[in-house]
Amino acid sequence: MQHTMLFETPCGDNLLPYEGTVRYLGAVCSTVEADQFYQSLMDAIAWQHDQAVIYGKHITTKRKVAWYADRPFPYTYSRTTKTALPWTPELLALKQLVESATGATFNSCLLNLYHDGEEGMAWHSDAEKELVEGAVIGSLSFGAERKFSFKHKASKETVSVMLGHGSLLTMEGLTQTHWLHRLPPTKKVHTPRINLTFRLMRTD
Ligand SMILES: O=C(O)CCC(=O)C(=O)O
Ligand SMILES: [Fe+2]
Repeated sequence: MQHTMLFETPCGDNLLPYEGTVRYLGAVCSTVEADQFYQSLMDAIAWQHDQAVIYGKHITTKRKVAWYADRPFPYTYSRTTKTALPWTPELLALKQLVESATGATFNSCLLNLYHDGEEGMAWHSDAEKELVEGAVIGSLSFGAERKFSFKHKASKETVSVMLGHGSLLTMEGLTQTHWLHRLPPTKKVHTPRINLTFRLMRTD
């Protein structure tokens, strides 16, 4: 049976000038709902300091992370391996929200908690071998508004966007191949931000 696809196609314009697609869809829930999601994620997620190996050194980041998925997938990045926890009802609700807003499907979610503007994330691509190449990544933000930046690997051209409370951004297609992204640290923000990136892991 055919049905009309309402809200199922990303409507934000592509922010990238070439070799990738990034869409900022803005708020996908009301401020009141966003406040509730922020508080319950803060309270109920199994937040842990991230362990990483950078230039051969073991470090513990101030930023906290958590990793949830359909199955206990192992996931390696920054040369450390984590095992996914099972979805909480709230994460499943957010996954469905992002799926209906994007028309994509996801089987995992990486969460980041930045306590204030001094915490950020350095330039990188989400191009781990466990991820389905080119699949949509849906990035939900709650709490403090923060700047998010892209830099083309060859031309070094940069593009930035502000990510608001309850907002959704997508990265698709060639974005991870040709562009880096980062969350720059800032002295202007003194409150926390929670980010959820919904992803599609390879299951083969
Ligand atoms: O905090 C963000 O908005 C981005 C996080 C990110 O790039 C990642 O988890 O790979
Ligand atoms: Fe990323």
